[in-house]
Amino acid sequence: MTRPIIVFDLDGTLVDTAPDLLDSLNHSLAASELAAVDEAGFKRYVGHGGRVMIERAHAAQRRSLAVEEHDRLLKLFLDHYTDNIPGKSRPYPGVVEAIARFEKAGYLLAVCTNKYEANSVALIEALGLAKHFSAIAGQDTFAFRKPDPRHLTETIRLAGGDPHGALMVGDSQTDIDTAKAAGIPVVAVDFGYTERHVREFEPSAVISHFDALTLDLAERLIAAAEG
Ligand SMILES: O=C(O)COP(=O)(O)O
Ligand SMILES: [Mg+2]
Repeated sequence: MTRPIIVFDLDGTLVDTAPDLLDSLNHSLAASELAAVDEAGFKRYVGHGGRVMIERAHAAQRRSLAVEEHDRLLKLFLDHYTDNIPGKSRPYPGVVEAIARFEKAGYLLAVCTNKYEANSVALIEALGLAKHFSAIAGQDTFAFRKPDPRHLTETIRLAGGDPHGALMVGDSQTDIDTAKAAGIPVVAVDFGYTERHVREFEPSAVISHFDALTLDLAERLIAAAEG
């Protein structure tokens, strides 16, 4: 039988990247004389990668953004972010223990994120966690990205898993919509980056700490999805 698999979102789920993403976003916005974004703004703009964050910050400040300027600011954002990895970013409490728990139980582990793949791999490597993941798929790994369910199902295939024995863990509506569209159960963490409470998006379960992501919960959700 194929090993069961848990696929994690990255920003706001496995790793608290907000301080660094916000620093890099504001670094790039300053180059086009936009006001700095605060934490509340960040939660509205994050979820679809750097390009969308820059676009949403401009729209919120009623500033137009030509393609060349967008490209220039994205490069500033990415260069600044890459140069500072891992910065202040750290795994959330209980992540390391949860990884060990599921690995010991024979689960495959993977990451499906709307960050760029190179930044995702660099961050996970810098935090010493890369060896645990059979696949790390970013927004540019395939020709589609979350909320397209194929981003999740192809990540599972890349890791050697089967969508029928899979669980997603995420922090946003995007993650929950993606998993539901793929027919995969989804646990939402309630400490990530979303303006509205994740419960409103009706995930299979909500947790407030990784200690609550037990083997029993994972097994139950996977079994229930298979009906
Ligand atoms: O960085 C983003 O915009 C989203 O990243 P995530 O998919 O890992 O939450
Ligand atoms: Mg996230």
